Amino acid sequence: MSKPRVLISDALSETAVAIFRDRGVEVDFQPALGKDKDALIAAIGEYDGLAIRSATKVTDKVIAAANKLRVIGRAGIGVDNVDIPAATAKGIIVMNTPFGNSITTAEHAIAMMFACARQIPKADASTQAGKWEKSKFMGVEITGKTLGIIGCGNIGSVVARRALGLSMRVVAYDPFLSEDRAADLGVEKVELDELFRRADFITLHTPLTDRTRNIISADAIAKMRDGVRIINCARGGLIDEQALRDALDSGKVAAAGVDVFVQEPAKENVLFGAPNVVCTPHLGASTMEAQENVALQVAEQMADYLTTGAVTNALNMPSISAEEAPRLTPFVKLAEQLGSFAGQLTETGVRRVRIEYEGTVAEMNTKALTSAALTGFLQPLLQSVNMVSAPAAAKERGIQVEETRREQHGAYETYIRLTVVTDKQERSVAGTVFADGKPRIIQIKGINMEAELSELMLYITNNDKPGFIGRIGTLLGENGINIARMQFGRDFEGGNAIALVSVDHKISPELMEAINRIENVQQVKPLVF
Ligand SMILES: NC(=O)C1=CN([C@@H]2O[C@H](COP(=O)(O)OP(=O)(O)OC[C@H]3O[C@@H](n4cnc5c(N)ncnc54)[C@H](O)[C@@H]3O)[C@@H](O)[C@H]2O)C=CC1
Ligand SMILES: O=C(O)C(=O)COP(=O)(O)O
Repeated sequence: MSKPRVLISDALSETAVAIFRDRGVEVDFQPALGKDKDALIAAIGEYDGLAIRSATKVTDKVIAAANKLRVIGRAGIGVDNVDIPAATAKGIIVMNTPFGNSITTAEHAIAMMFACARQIPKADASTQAGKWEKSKFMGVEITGKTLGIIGCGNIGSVVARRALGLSMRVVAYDPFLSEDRAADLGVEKVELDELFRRADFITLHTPLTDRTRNIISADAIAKMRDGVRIINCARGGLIDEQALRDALDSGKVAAAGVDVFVQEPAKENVLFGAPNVVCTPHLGASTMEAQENVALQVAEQMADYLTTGAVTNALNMPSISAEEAPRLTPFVKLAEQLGSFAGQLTETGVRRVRIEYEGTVAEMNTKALTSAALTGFLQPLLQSVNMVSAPAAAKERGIQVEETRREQHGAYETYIRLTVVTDKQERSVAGTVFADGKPRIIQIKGINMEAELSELMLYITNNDKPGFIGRIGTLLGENGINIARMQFGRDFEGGNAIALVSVDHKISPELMEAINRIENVQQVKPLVF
């Protein structure tokens, strides 16, 4: 098999290149390519993986051209430059490195706070210009001042600890911050308006979402203390830049430290030239240490996924650790085969798919297994669906997915049962993995039978009457179709029976009709695995 290929289209540390190569992944290091959207679209079709920072915009157009792509790895935290729904729909995993640059970014926010408190950049420029304007640059202390943190996750928490160490008071607004966590950190959890009312300094550490866009608006600024100082090392778009400019001009906001902008690269911006604004070009994560961390981590994660199927820190797929990947693989195959079996037999409107896990499999990563089962189930309907896109594709089609897990009850140490509920009926199929690692079907529609699935099969339901087996054998034989295996099951003598026939050749529609006409046959379907 040829090696997977990864494109690095952003300025990652070269550590990533070495790790990809060490792990058996081919890599093209083109750190400027991400800034040229047409060149990226032209190139992307060749690659299984794309490693990026914030300069590469992975739009729906890039994804549409990415015909081989399986993973996008963000060497950093924010993924607002990736169209995740488009990636998910195409079955591409999006992963990030959620901790590698948090300390570095928190330190930049603290540096910005000092820069704003003491006007360091301006004082530097004036001094080096030979002006010695000592009286012009009067600053403020930060000791005893109140810092308002908006978004108290990984980075916000590091900022909080540093600020407390600097003898500040810290209040935080974050709807997902628990009282316990706030108490552990030593911060006071408050509502947003209270934060605006009390804070001398405000620092932003939320992702950019529909809820956080323009969280610092003209209205918000009006609620703040006169002379407040605002720091944004999270994302452009959290602040209404024009409103901040007006407030800096009027003196309502005494200073602002801005690392991120609505439009990046920010070659022009309404904030440039405002009084007491300190700007940096999205440097939050730019330290030697952080860049080594994120490059190493993203390369390891992407290489693991491309070579072993292990999934870490994916935003659109449950994690599968490198340790569990080998144990999970036969069950992924089983779940996919059960899904495919049910999917090929389902013709009418599907309402619900129920997946039961019993015994040891119930303790495995059932989220991943459910994704595999849905993949198999949807594959007969949709051309390209995989474990990343299947849950979203099922949801889009209004298919409810139920998952239950329980300890071993019956004869099998472990099994998975998949039930499809359609407008007309319920049909279930169950299977297990034996010690040989091969998946087996153990029950269809409540009828016990043990069968391996092979590439070409016939699924036949019939009345349990003498003569059927002889007739089907003869008919297939007369038509030159070799039977590799044949398994039977029935509910009771003379009741409903099922036959699963593995054949070596494809069966023509005419022969299907002939089988259908055999006495006592209820239905026959070709299956492909
Ligand atoms: N300037 C730079 O170079 C860097 C910027 N960042 C940015 O920093 C931001 C935060 O990163 P992390 O702390 O790692 O993320 P995180 O996910 O650990 O924390 C984000 C916090 O924001 C909170 N939050 C979400 N919606 C909110 C809302 N409406 N109001 C208040 N809080 C809300 C969440 O509950 C969470 O606790 C991200 O946007 C990331 O892109 C990250 C690294 C470098
Ligand atoms: O990790 C993040 O969210 C960042 O914003 C860092 O961006 P960068 O990798 O420096 O382009």
